[in-house]
Parts: sequence; C-alpha cells; structure tokens
Amino acid sequence: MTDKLKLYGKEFDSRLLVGTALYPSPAVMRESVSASGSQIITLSLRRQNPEQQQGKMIWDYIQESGCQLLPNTAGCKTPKEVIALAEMSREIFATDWLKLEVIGDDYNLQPDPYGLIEAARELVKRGFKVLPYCTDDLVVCRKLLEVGCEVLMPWGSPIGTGRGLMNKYNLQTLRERLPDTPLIIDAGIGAPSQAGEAMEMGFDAVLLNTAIAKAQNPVLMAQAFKLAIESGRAARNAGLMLKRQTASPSTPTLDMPFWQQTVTAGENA
Ligand SMILES: CC(=O)[C@@H](O)[C@H](O)COP(=O)(O)O
Repeated sequence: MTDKLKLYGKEFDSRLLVGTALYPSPAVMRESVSASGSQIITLSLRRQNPEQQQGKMIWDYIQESGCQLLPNTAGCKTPKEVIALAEMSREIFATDWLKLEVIGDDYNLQPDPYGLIEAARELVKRGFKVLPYCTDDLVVCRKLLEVGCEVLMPWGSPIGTGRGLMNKYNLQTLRERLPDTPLIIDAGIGAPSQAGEAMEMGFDAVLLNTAIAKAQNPVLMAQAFKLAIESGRAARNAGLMLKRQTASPSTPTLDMPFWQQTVTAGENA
C-alpha cells in the first residue's frame, strides 16, 4: 500500500515538516533536518534572508537537499504585510508554496482568523499554494477551504510552548468533519509522544521546530520525532482498539488449567 503524504499535487514519504530556526549552529540544523527525514522545510525571509551569512548557509543546504521549501510569513500581523513578504519570498526562494502566518496576539502568537482569511483569499488569487497556520476552529477552517486553501495547519498549542495537543476535542472535530482535507498539526509540539498521538488521531503530518532545535541533542531528537511519527501513522493505519469502560480479560478463562485443555478447532478464534 502506498502511504504518501499528498499536498498540492505533490507526494512525500515523510510526514514530518521542520523549521530551521533556533538551532545552535547552521551545521547542527543541517544534521538535524537530515536526521528527521523531512522533505518539507519551512523558513522565513524576514529572519533568514539568503543574502545574509547564516541565511545563506541554510538556503544552500535546502537547495542541496532537494526538499520542498515552505517560506513562511512568521511575524506578520496584517494581510498587507503578508502579501508584500509573500511576493518577495516567491521571487527569492523561487516557490509559490507558502506557510501563511498572520499573528493576532503577541502573548500567545495566536493566528488572527480574520486576517488569515483575507490574506489567504488574496494569495490564492495571486497563485500561491497556501498552507495556513490556523486555530482549531472548525468554522475558520471551513472558510479557509472556501477561499481556496487545499491544506490546513491547525495549532497543537501556541508556538514554542511544547504543550502538545491542547484542545483534543476541537482537533478531533476537525479531523472528523474535514475527512478529505490534508491536516497538519503545526506548533506547540514538545515531545515525540505528542507527535505520535497526533498521527494516531488521524492527522496527516506534523510541523515543528522548537522541540528539535532546543533539545540538548537536536540530531537525536530529530530521529526520535521521525520514529514517533512513523509509529503513530502505522498505528492509525492498523486500526486502534476502542477504549472500554469495563475490563475485559485478554486471556479467556476456561474450566481447566491450560496444561489439561484440549483445544478443539475454532474454539479460541
Ligand atoms: C518555524 C515555524 O514555522 C514555527 O512558527 C512553527 O509554527 C513551529 O512551532 P514550534 O516551534 O512550537 O514547533
């Protein structure tokens, strides 16, 4: 069975998307991204300009790696700022893929739903392939689909908090109500187990940055996330058992001790 991640008509083997910020050095970033197996890498023109030293090293690596580049509009607060940055990013990074961020609150970096919809509508008209970083609000998500986004990236929890899946009810609702939309959990993932849980819940992929970049050993942590995401996806595909309220013996109790039992065909099916 092929189990590829499909986004905007492209297929990927890896379901882990990673950021390139906050690493102790470009060399560690490079090794970590490679260890993560990720094929989609996000970076911000505002913070990692290829014309500056560090930005150039990151840019060179991404070009060598053959990964899909996903420029982001981190730090933008209005649709106007977003559109200007998106156009510059498209020109410099030579891709029309865009991780759309419109931040509505400085304290929790929560996406501004109104700004997001307005910006997404305009960007789609201009030919961008928009992946919006959004809240887990079903109505906002539906509006983003209506204006032409083909992929959505609801937050797990606020960027950089490492709190994991903050509102599982909302996330589960999104998964159930938007079964055909690729949904990527973006931000707030602090541990591989949280990424695995997102995959078990049926999300298509996970995007993260801080948990790998700020680990004591980023390369090892990148490997751990890779394994957790693969494991969570395999578990989802295998079909998880339903939770029960009452206990149910996993070893059937028959009348006689097992060494005296003669099992007849079909009895323990
Ligand atoms: C790099 C990037 O795009 C972040 O804004 C993203 O949302 C990841 O968040 P964490 O750093 O919480 O993983």
